[in-house]
Amino acid sequence: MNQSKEERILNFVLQNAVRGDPCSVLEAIDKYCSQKEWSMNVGSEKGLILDKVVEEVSPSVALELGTYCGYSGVRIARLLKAGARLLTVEFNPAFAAVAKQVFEFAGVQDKVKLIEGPSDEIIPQLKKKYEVDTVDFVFLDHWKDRYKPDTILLQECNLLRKGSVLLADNVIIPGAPEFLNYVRNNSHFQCTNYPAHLEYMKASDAMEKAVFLG
Ligand SMILES: Cc1ccc(Cc2cc(O)c(O)c(C(=O)NC/C=C/[C@H]3O[C@@H](n4cnc5c(N)ncnc54)[C@H](O)[C@@H]3O)c2)cc1
Ligand SMILES: [Mg+2]
Repeated sequence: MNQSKEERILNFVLQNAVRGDPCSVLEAIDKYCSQKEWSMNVGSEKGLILDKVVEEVSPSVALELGTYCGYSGVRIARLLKAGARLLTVEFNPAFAAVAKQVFEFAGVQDKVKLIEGPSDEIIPQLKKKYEVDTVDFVFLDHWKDRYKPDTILLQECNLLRKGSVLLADNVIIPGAPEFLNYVRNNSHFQCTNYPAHLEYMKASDAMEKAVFLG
């Protein structure tokens, strides 16, 4: 049975990165996906925007929707202060298995809780089952038509507090028009757009930051 693209990415990391060195893992994935096989990791250009926002927020509890191979999870976890944690949600078991190994190789597994399941099922469980009070930072990078419903669900579950920061990938390509409309025309959110490019490509993309005002 031949390997999946995600398994090829994992093998490239295992053979080319340095165990326990998160930056080398990010470099290996970016190298493989820019030179061998394109893949939907946030990438290094938008990754720097992600880094900046995570450092600004310095979250105690971060949430990621759409783990995929774990690239952005490593990006976020490597910047977390002592005692802070990242909860990352992935419903594809094959992708979750790859991400788990990527987190372990990068040495960030103690800061990351990978939760397998669909976001609409997991979000309502965060308070009781995962002992979350509120989330300080949310990275949205899953199916783009889930950005808006999950943002509403986070509010309904009282998981956002005054100052909670949402950062959404791909608001141009593939695009998340309903989400953009929702947060930009909602007095409870203060929005900022960060123009960039689609990972490993020349096409324009952007990230949107939406700060919850309570
Ligand atoms: C036309 C076209 C195609 C692709 C691109 C390029 C491009 C560039 C990008 O940066 C992209 O993020 C994407 C993109 O489609 N991302 C979707 C990412 C999903 C991951 O999240 C998982 N997941 C999806 N919904 C859920 C959910 N509810 N609960 C839990 N996990 C979920 C999936 O299992 C995947 O692990 C695409 C540009 C244009
Ligand atoms: Mg993306």
